[in-house]
Amino acid sequence: MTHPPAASSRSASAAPASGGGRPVLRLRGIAKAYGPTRALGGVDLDLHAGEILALMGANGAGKSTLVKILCGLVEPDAGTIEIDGRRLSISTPDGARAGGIVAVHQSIADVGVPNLTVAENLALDQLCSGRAPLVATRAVIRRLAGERAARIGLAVDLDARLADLSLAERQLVAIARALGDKPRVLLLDEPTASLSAAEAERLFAVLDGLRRDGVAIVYISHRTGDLRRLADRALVLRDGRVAGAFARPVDYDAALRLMVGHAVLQRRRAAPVGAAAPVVLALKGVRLARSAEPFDLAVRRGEIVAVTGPVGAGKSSLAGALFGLWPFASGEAELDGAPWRPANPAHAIAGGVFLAGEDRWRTSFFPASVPFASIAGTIGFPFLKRWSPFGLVAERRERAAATAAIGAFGIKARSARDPLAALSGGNQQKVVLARWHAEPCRLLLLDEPFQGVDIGARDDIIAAIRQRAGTRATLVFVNDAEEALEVGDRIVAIEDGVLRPDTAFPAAASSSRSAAPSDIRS
Ligand SMILES: Nc1ncnc2c1ncn2[C@@H]1O[C@H](COP(=O)(O)OP(=O)(O)OP(=O)(O)O)[C@@H](O)[C@H]1O
Repeated sequence: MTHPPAASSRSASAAPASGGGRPVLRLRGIAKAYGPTRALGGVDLDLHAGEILALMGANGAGKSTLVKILCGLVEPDAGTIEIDGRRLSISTPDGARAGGIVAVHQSIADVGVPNLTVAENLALDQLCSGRAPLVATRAVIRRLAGERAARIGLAVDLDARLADLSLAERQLVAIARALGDKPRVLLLDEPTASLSAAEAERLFAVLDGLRRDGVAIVYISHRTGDLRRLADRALVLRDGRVAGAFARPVDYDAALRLMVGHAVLQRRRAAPVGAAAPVVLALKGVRLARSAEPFDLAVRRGEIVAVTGPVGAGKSSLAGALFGLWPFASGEAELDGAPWRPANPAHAIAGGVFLAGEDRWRTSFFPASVPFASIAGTIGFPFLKRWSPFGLVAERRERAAATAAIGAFGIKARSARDPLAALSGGNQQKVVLARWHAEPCRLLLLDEPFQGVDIGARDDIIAAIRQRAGTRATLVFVNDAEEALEVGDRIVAIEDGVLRPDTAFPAAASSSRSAAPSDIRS
């Protein structure tokens, strides 16, 4: 494959522009293969105190594997790791932490202890390392947890069970827990994937502070806006190898071109849906919580409405109610003019309403307890009855649907039988979305569909959503305003459980990731 011309700031190594001094972290020749898949093919990297390195790469390029090696979750096949010039052999997360390396992982589903409280999770590392007072009373745990929570302004009930928090809240808890260790090297893998702009900005302020304190940070994100705001330089991985290094000021257009292999196109949106199109979904006097104000909403056939607002505003609550996970506190939904009160997700699916949930491990990869669930099995699971009334033909249909999805969504996998656990995070997310592409529906609900998908893949996903949009109504729930602008024909704000119809406006006729709020026509 040929690469685009190199940017002037690109060099063959990852040496920092500022040069000077011994790196805090030095990697040489890090390699890792999973069976026949080469995840990393010999990566070199130098990281200095007080700098933030953007680690970029398309889905499956090897970024998470590198992070997992550095924090002791995966053992490399070859290569050396040095901290402050000393060779480090990392075989466990405790070993990494002792060497001053901590990470916040992209897949946080299994991070933390779900049945413990937020406070207990936050204090866990100190309690286990013997750095806490001998008798850990509730008050001691709350104090230790309170210190960690305060560092990032975490506004979560410390007595809540971790399992009861939303994905975004658990992401914030994971970040607060990692930062509590005052690391030398901090690795962040998609830390803002489910955060709103305000929460992300709070995190960035904390990272600015850590940079001033000399912490070396590796930051992985598919949100280029985050990288522009934070990173001092960038390293692009491609197929497990360093494809280029960019010094400050980073030329992100060139870095993205190098990453996805072609220019990132400006997106063109479809013509607005006219008032003649029939209303598919009508919400009338709906309350998401008893104390909230009621609101109305109408979504027409062919329309893609992006619902955006901060974490906890009620987006997942609205999506779940329409999918039969729980009822509205009050009010009515109508689908194609008839009352819509699904008793459970199976009824919703049978009635032509599909949801891709925010937390893929909890809501989409079921049965999540099947560790080797394949791409085909995951895509076919909701349609088992429809596809195989006598239990015979499902496997063939599943495989055909999964093979089509692998092509349409560019899922990086060897076959439809690959287990989900062998896919990179972004590719797992594409499977979640591909599932709901396999059958026609009346109402499609997508909750944070772009988590962890690279910028090239996001184009493909938006194209796939648009391709079928004309036959159904679509609601996309996103924290990120730029993503709302990219995907929505119309944007509706949600705040404190209330959709604000008076703030509903058509999205701009065309937009790119750099679209500013002033681009929105009201
Ligand atoms: N446990 C595993 N078993 C088999 N293959 C794996 C496993 N984990 C990762 N891989 C493969 O290794 C390659 C690199 O994956 P990795 O998760 O490091 O990519 P990534 O750059 O972090 O992608 P993303 O942006 O989607 O998170 C991919 O081809 C992936 O399918």
